[in-house]
Parts: sequence; structure tokens; C-alpha cells
Amino acid sequence: MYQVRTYNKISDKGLSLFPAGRYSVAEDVSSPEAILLRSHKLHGETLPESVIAVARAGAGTNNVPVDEYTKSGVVVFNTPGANANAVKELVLAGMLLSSRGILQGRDYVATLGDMTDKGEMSKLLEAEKKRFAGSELAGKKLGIVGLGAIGSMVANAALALGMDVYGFDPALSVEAAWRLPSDVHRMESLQALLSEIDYLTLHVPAIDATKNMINRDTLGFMKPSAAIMNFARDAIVDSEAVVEALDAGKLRNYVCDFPEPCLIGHEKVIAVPHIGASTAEAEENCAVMAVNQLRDYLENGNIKNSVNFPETSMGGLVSGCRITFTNQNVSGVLGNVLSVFAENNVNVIDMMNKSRNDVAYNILDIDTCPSDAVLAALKSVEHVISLRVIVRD
Ligand SMILES: NC(=O)c1ccc[n+]([C@@H]2O[C@H](COP(=O)([O-])OP(=O)(O)OC[C@H]3O[C@@H](n4cnc5c(N)ncnc54)[C@H](O)[C@@H]3O)[C@@H](O)[C@H]2O)c1
Ligand SMILES: O=C(O)CC[C@@H](O)C(=O)O
Repeated sequence: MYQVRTYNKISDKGLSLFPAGRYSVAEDVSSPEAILLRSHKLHGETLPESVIAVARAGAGTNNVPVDEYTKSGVVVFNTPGANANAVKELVLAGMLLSSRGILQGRDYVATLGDMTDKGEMSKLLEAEKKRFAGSELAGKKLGIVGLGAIGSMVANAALALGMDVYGFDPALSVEAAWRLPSDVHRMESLQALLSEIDYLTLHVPAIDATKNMINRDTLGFMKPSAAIMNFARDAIVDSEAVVEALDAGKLRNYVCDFPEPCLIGHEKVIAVPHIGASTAEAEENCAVMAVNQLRDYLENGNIKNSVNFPETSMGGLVSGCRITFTNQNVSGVLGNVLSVFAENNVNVIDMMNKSRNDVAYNILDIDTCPSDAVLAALKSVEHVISLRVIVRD
């Protein structure tokens, strides 16, 4: 029986994919092999020694100490693209809220509760509506920083709305480049993009390279009439600098999914409580993808959509026994492991060896499961970090 510890509200559509007889899935399982979570922060928490995998039902993994887990052979998964449409739609809503007097108009209308005469009300509204006039998105310039799953969807939608789209992504993958409409103007620097655009939307991960990417200096490149959408992470924007720019009339609006104390109540800030991915569809997509990936890893040793381990798949285990092991990515380890098999007359039927940065991951199918003594010898090969035996039941 596999044990999976959950944090946060995970969609039932995903959880129901764990077969009841083979998985115990709950917040309080005692010796979990896996953790399934959304935004719960694992930094500073002691990971049970039994854990071999962590699945983030979502894109960002900055709530998981990935580097630390990699060293102990724990595979971290995410669900790329599974909630991208939900975020895209909220970015569009953010730009519309920023460009039109929707919230201000709604607040004003709510003050008219004492009026009883429909005609009087109509006259008053027609007289007052000029205070809530806005501008259109069509024809405006949108800058997108980060052109991955979300950024490319925002680009397509913005082009369909008649916006002129500028993109900056120095780490763009080939796959993401193929998804990108050719109408997007490719910018060579953040500064060049910021000085060009009317709206900025951020879709980069929270990593060292993106920390406070929007700060006093970079805000200085932007037009005073520009507005920023931050549906990525709080760490990417220096909020205090944003408030200074808003107060000084050097920035029009800040729309964000990550409220902080300095932003609360500011008339030029529209802040919502991290609801970018909070749609039934996105929650289901993420949970289904995360559970399928976890199951394939636990039951077959296959790795798909990991942020720290290489993509490695040998399909389902049909018969016999499968050994998987993780090692430091140095020369000679696989050879030494195979020598142990050879010395003990264990026949390897099929195998795969992949590496990523400092780790290598291996799947080996063999005739029959090795004895405990052979397994102990395999585990003691220098630079082997962890080893697992999977048997078809
Ligand atoms: N508000 C929410 O609920 C919500 C939901 C999903 C994702 N997110 C956040 O949005 C981020 C992006 O999500 P995604 O699904 O598009 O991820 P993604 O991995 O598909 O795309 C990220 C893109 O950022 C680019 N990038 C990395 N460093 C960069 C840099 N220094 N400058 C410019 N571009 C850079 C990458 O090359 C990649 O193309 C996630 O990491 C997460 O933090 C928030
Ligand atoms: O789970 C959520 O609600 C947020 C997910 C989002 O921050 C992500 O990085 O995918």
C-alpha cells in the first residue's frame, strides 16, 4: 500500500485516480512515499525519510526546497501548463479592470442605495459617468516577460484583442518558441521592453534571476501611464518600490495576485488573494496531471515533468523486477552497478540512464529480483544516492 500525504485542497477528480485498495491518501498518513500539494511551503519542515517524491499540483515550485531534495534523491514534479488558461483569463480581467472604471463605477453605484426615483437615478448616473471613463486595450502595447505556458497564451489572447505584443524571455525553450505567435516582437532586454509598453505582465518563475526584477531602477524605464499585472509571484516585484512609483505618478496601476501589507487600501492597486489558478478546470487539470505523474513514478519508476530529475520512461513494468536508482552524476557509477549484477549472475533485460545537472537516474529491468545481499551491494556502490525495487503485483 502506497501512502500519499496531501496539503491544501486537491481536486477530487485527481484524488479519485488513486486506486483505493493500493493507496492511502490523507493529510495525516504516517510514513508517506509521496507528498501532493499546492502552495503549502515545505521550506523549514522536516521531510519524512520515507518520502521519495513530491508533486506540486501547479506550475511554481518555489514552495519546495528543490535543491535540498535533489541531494537526497527526492523527485519533485509540477504540472506545466495545466493552469495556464486560468491565469491567462485573470490577466485579461486585470488589464480590463485597470483600463476601465469598472471597480470605481461599481463602488460609486453602491453608494446610491438611498435613491428611490429611477428617473432621478438615471439622470445622476449619466451626469457622473464621465468620472469612470477609461481607455481601450486595442492598439495598446503589451509587454510579456516570460513566454512559457502562460505568457504564450496571454500573447495569443492579447493579439486577438488588437494589442501590439512585445516579449522578453532569454531562457525560452524551443518548444515554447514554437507555441509563440510570430506577431510577438522579440525584445533583447528587459529595459528595451519596459520603455516601449503600456501594460506589463509577468510570467516568470520565482528564482534568483527574477527576484525583484521589477524594482526602483527598472520601474524608472516605464511610462508613467503604464500598468503592471503580476500574476507570477510576490518575489518578482519590489512592492515598496511600486507603491513609491504609484504615489509619485510614475506608474498608473498595479494589479496583483499577491497582496502585501504595503499594497492594501492603495487606490491604484487591485489585489486579489492568489486566485490565478483557482478555477474548477485548472484545479482538476493540475490534480489529474500530478496524480498520474506520481502514480507512474511510484508504480513504474518513470519520471515525467520533474523540475529536478531527467525525463525517464521505460513504460509499464510487464513482468519480472525493475530496479531504479539515483546517483551523483559522476563517471563510472553505472559501470560499477552493472558489475555487481554481472558478478551475481543477474541478467539485465533493458535499461535506461539519464542525467540532469548533478543527478543521474537509471531504470533497469531484470529477470528476477536480486537477493537482499545483492541489493545491499548495489546500494553501497559509491555515489549511489537511493535505490528502489519495483515488482509487478
Ligand atoms: N497566480 C497563480 O496562481 C499562478 C498560476 C500558475 C503559475 N504562476 C506563476 O507563473 C509562473 C510561470 O508559469 P508558466 O506556467 O508560464 O511557467 P513556464 O515554465 O511555462 O514559463 C516560464 C517562462 O519564464 C521564462 N523565464 C525564466 N527566467 C526568465 C527571466 N529571467 N526573464 C524572462 N523570462 C524568464 C522561461 O524561459 C519560461 O519560458 C510560475 O513559475 C508561477 O510562479 C502563478
Ligand atoms: O494552487 C494554486 O492555487 C496556485 C498555483 C500557482 O501558484 C502555480 O504556481 O501554479
